[in-house]
Amino acid sequence: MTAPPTPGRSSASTTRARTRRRPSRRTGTSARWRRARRARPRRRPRLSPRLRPRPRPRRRRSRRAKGKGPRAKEPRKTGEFKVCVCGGAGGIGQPLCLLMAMDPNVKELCVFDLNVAMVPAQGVATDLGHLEKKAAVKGYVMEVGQKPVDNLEECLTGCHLVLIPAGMPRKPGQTRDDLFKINADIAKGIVEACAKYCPDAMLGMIVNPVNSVVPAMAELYKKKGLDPMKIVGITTLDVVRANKFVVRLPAPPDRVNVPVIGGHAGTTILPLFSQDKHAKTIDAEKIPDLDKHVQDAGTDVVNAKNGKGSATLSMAYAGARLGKSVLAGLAGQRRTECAYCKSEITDLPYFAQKVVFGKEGISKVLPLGELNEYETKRLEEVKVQLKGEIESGLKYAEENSL
Ligand SMILES: NC(=O)c1ccc[n+]([C@@H]2O[C@H](COP(=O)([O-])OP(=O)(O)OC[C@H]3O[C@@H](n4cnc5c(N)ncnc54)[C@H](O)[C@@H]3O)[C@@H](O)[C@H]2O)c1
Ligand SMILES: O=C(O)C[C@H](O)C(=O)O
Repeated sequence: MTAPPTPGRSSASTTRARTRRRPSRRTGTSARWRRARRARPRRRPRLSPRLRPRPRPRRRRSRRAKGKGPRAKEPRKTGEFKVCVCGGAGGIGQPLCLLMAMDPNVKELCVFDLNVAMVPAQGVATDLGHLEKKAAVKGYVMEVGQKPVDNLEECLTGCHLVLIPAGMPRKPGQTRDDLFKINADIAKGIVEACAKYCPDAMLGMIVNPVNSVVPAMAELYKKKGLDPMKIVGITTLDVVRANKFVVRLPAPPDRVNVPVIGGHAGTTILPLFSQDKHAKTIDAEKIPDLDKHVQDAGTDVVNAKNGKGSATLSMAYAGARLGKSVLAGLAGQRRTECAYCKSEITDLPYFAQKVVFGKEGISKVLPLGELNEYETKRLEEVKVQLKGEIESGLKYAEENSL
């Protein structure tokens, strides 16, 4: 007789013996057999080849993990740009300076304002200078009545981007157009200094009325032999608002990107809801109200602030979005935004359109894309109002020079 299997011993023959010699119910199981059974390695049931688990594929190490490929190089280099915010101690200026000082592409930030600003520009600069960010922040103050061109050499020289919220905000009952004369003169003083000290910088005009101030300043630049495409009107707040207002859809706000074209006042603001994959699912009958909501949003803030100014915080957010896109472009990472500038995509010479920011500023103007029936009709309305507002700007440029 073969000896009962000994726990721990595992030759092929004993294993075979173990499986064969299971005592029958009748004879009962011996304690030794039970012990041996517990100790023996469990056999896996034989599976048909079809059901057998496939060997796990070896996980490929990415080029990055292997230390190869473009992404394995050092982290992307950030820009070393100089930025100035003119009107930097104002309602928009202060939060805009904060957001720009946090941009890793900013090496130097200049805060420029008048001596009558609600806070001295040096105070804003000292405050922001304590952020644990790379930007060095400096303040520049000018007395009311002085000329920026006589005072801003150090502030503007070497600037890559100048953001201009300097100017009067409107009060309830006023239109943006009502601000034209006073704000165009303020803008002209600053643009003249930019033409002299940083003619290659991109200029982002926030000051209202954007629809007229931008054509006026760009044509003055052209008259001076400079590139009018360096001057862009910041209409990003309209895009931000359109995105926010469609957010009731099941999509996070930063996944919505509604292009807004035309201009930045009343009916000239044309959101293209049909061009966003979430917004285009909205019922057609809801679009006119949504469109009007975006058009009137600035006035809603003016009324809600009840004579104490217009949008400042959301504008700073929007201005910084545009400003950061310009800097990203200059650093070689192209960004597409809507902006109001010289244009050839409609019969109007200035238009808020989709532009690509690259190493030289605006590197490309993109086509309008497909417009649905409602948007096509609205575009005609846009053109009527915008044409007149552009003409005011062109007239200003004819009557003035830098
Ligand atoms: N483009 C947009 O979407 C948009 C949105 C909101 C507001 N705005 C416009 O932005 C402008 C500023 O609005 P705000 O709420 O910041 O006004 P604000 O009065 O709070 O600030 C304006 C600042 O500009 C300064 N300033 C005036 N003249 C100057 C000059 N010659 N040089 C330097 N600084 C000068 C003032 O001292 C003040 O600090 C307004 O014209 C407003 O209509 C535009
Ligand atoms: O409405 C204004 O006067 C400010 C700005 O243009 C806005 O749209 O909020």
